[in-house]
Amino acid sequence: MTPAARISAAITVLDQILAGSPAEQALLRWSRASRFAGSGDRAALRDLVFGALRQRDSLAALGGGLTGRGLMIGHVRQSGPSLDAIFTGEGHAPSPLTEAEAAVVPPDPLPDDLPDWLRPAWRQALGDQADAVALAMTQRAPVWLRVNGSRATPEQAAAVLAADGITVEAAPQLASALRVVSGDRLVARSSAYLDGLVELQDLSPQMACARLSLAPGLRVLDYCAGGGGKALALAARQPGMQVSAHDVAPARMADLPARAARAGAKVQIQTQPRGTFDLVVADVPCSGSGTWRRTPDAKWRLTAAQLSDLVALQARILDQVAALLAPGGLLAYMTCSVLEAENGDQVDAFLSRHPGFRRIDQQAWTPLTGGDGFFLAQLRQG
Ligand SMILES: C[S@@+](CC[C@H](N)C(=O)[O-])C[C@H]1O[C@@H](n2cnc3c(N)ncnc32)[C@H](O)[C@@H]1O
Repeated sequence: MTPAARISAAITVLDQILAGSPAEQALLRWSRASRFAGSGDRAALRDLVFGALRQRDSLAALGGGLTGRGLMIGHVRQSGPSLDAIFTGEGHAPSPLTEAEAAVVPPDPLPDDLPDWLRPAWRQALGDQADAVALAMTQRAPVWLRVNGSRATPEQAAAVLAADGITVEAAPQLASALRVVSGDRLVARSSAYLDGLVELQDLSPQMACARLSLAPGLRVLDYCAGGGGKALALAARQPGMQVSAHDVAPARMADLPARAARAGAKVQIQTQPRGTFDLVVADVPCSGSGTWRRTPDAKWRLTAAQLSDLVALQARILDQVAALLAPGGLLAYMTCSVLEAENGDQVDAFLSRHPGFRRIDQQAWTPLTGGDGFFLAQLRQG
């Protein structure tokens, strides 16, 4: 496909997303209907669509309207080449600009690409970093790997990745983390990944897991395990523990046994957690506001009502897990959100309902430190 044909395809897909279709579904529908497109075209289209959603409001302002066409005019105005080279109307290219489109005068400054209703909470949570974090959310997220220390050192993992065409660099923040510099689309097929030397995991949750004190024999429960990212990260750090995983929707843990086998880790699935635990990780469902670089359509779909439902669900989950802790046990509350309602305020409310717990550590990360927005509070019972 020519660059102009890719822009035409992005206009079609973006119009579907703006009409309410989830981004992944709209991209899949386009791929199925466009058998002529190669993997390079599909990847380029994905980049165009996700890039436009990250900067939805500023590109709409640059392009003269919140439509697929407006967003792509904004994108070409921002990044080039020239509008005349793309909007030619020839072949599969989009039609030439109208007089009104050509005469657009964008506002200065451009919009900050935050939903209006959320801006006050964003500013309250992030203070003088609010603008910088909003800007960071308009950029593509790096791909991070976690080196499985029981299989390889970071240097060994980097060498095996290099043989598969993937270049990585060490993270200054954490010895076991590698940032993918090139070849990110090859990771899931690489031998380093298939042999369990590395796992895909963002830097911030890796840093959160690294803050937890572990010891052989510890009974650990990952209560909202999903694909098991936290359970696997902890099992890799301290192989002598008894690690269990639970999720209210057990189907979400379907990949966990295969991931654990790849990593050589032992994780027991518990559909109904029994007994008590020394460490319970509650990586609760949240707005995902820390990960909007990866899921930019979620930024525009979230509503105030959904956020308050999530806050209520998080509080219920915290109350459930409080009962699963052994005396003196540790509750590690995690979200991939930057919003106070889901983070510090949620923990304050928990502590006022459960005076037997005390906060021993609290840490928040934003894209300004390299990974996604993420939050950890460690709450000790007794
Ligand atoms: C943020 S995701 C977890 C991601 C996962 N820990 C990982 O690292 O890949 C939240 C998970 O919580 C689960 N969940 C939602 N409500 C729950 C509840 N009441 N009890 C346990 N798990 C719940 C969801 O099914 C979802 O898989």
